[in-house]
Amino acid sequence: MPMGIRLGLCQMRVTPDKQENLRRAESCLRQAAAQGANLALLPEMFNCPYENACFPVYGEPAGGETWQFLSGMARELGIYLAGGSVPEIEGEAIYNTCYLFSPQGEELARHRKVHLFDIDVPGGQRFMESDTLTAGSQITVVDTALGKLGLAICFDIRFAEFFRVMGDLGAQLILVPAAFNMTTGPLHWDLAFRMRALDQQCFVAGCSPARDRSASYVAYGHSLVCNPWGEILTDCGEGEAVRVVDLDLGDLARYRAQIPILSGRRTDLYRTKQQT
Ligand SMILES: NC(=O)CCC(=O)C(=O)O
Repeated sequence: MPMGIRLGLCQMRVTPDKQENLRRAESCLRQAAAQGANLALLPEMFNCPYENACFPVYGEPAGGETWQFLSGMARELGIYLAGGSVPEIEGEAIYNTCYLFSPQGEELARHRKVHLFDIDVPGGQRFMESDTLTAGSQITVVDTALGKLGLAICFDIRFAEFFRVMGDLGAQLILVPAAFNMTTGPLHWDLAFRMRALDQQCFVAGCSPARDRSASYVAYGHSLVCNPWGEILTDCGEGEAVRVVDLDLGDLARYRAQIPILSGRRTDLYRTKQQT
């Protein structure tokens, strides 16, 4: 029987100073742990401004300073830690990577953003992650003492089939470090998270940097947790915030019994590739 989850969302401000970002992350993680969190989530690119020019400069290999920091925080606080995402350097490639650590500080999983954020909205947001980043090629669902956790990063949220496969692999809570922007955030952020939770009848949590209007890329904020009914359990608003939320994985069976979305699928007519 998995233990209950108390998830801490750390909506921190990300600055141009990497050391300052690590200090801010540490302060948020300590606050979450002091409120009883046994799992914490940091934002996308929490140690680095969200800019293509910064990814190669702030990037580190796995095992580098930020990896050590995350592992050490998980171990010291005795929590599971989804360490937002960071630019991970491997050989010539840079990935947008989320590490998941156990309460003993071991790396349990490493999700490299699968769908790179390349959008060009006239008069709105333009960003081409593929100018500097390489896409990951794995789907990440990991069994823990808390339950089965899936990992996705920001733009990954838009791909329903990707979440379907994580659902098929048994994900009960999907953790999404993210940084939507001021063009798409107001329209699509809540909608995308609520829909992915409803599609899979599981919990989905997103953690964004706090909004900083002076940044070159202005993150939308509004870190949130959605339940299998598609409801938003908490919304962190725009500013810096640390929120803890209790999640009952028993809700999955309850909601799945009430509305048989998963069991009612007509897989004789349509199927996702990795369906079991
Ligand atoms: N960092 C990202 O992947 C941003 C995704 C986003 O803003 C979107 O609209 O999708």
